[in-house]
Amino acid sequence: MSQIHVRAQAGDVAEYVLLPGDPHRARHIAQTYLEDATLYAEHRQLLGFTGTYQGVPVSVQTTGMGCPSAAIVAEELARLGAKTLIRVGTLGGAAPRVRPADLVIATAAVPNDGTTRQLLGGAPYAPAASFEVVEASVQAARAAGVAHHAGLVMTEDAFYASTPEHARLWASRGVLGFEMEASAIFLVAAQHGLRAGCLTTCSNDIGDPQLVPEEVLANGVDRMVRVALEAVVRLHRAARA
Ligand SMILES: O=P(O)(O)O[C@H]1O[C@H](CO)[C@@H](O)[C@H]1O
Ligand SMILES: O=c1cc[nH]c(=O)[nH]1
Repeated sequence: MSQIHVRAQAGDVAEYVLLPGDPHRARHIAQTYLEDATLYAEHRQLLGFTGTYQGVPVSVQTTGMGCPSAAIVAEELARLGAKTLIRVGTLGGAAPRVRPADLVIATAAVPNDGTTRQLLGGAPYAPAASFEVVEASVQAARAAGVAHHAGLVMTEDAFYASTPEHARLWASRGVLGFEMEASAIFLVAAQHGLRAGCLTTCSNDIGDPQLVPEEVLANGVDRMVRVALEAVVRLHRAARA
């Protein structure tokens, strides 16, 4: 049955879904990396494509920006039969060691957002990536020789509320960077018994409106996407072994 926002039918969405926030990134991934990619939905700029990567069926589905939109998309993907959700996003660096265009593999997300608060009724909870997805992502990055950081990120609602002072405070608590969707994706996936992960590329320092130069960021995003797709292949093979 078609969903209200992700206007796809049962069977349109693969078990493995990459989740960029940006619809242009979704189209780029589908056109550059997937074979026989077809567009299954484009309602509200939530572009969704399904194709194959090294023979493995993979979808790429836009989440839009922020947890409210990401939670809707994750919920509807679960209803459409998705089993593993992997965000492929950008993040603002908080820890000084996270440099422009670096790959950050999230192990968990501090939920500084209203969506998970509402979903949890205020109960304390630690939205976390699935161990297998983190493991496969780290292994894929190592195999490809892609330098990476693996650790905590923070998910927030108010992009322009964060300052370099917040970045320093949260970095002192182990947070590598801030983004806007991971906590909701981790929680909604857990509520449905799905696996989830989150890979991000550092697009700027928190509080700095200057983005990494376009070409440098595009290369970082492509590195991240290749790692995410190789992680999918590893997860697929492990499921069949
Ligand atoms: O590049 P994406 O995946 O959209 O991710 C980041 O970029 C947006 C903010 O500029 C937020 O969605 C944030 O999470
Ligand atoms: O949420 C985000 C994403 C990228 N850059 C930021 O500063 N914040």
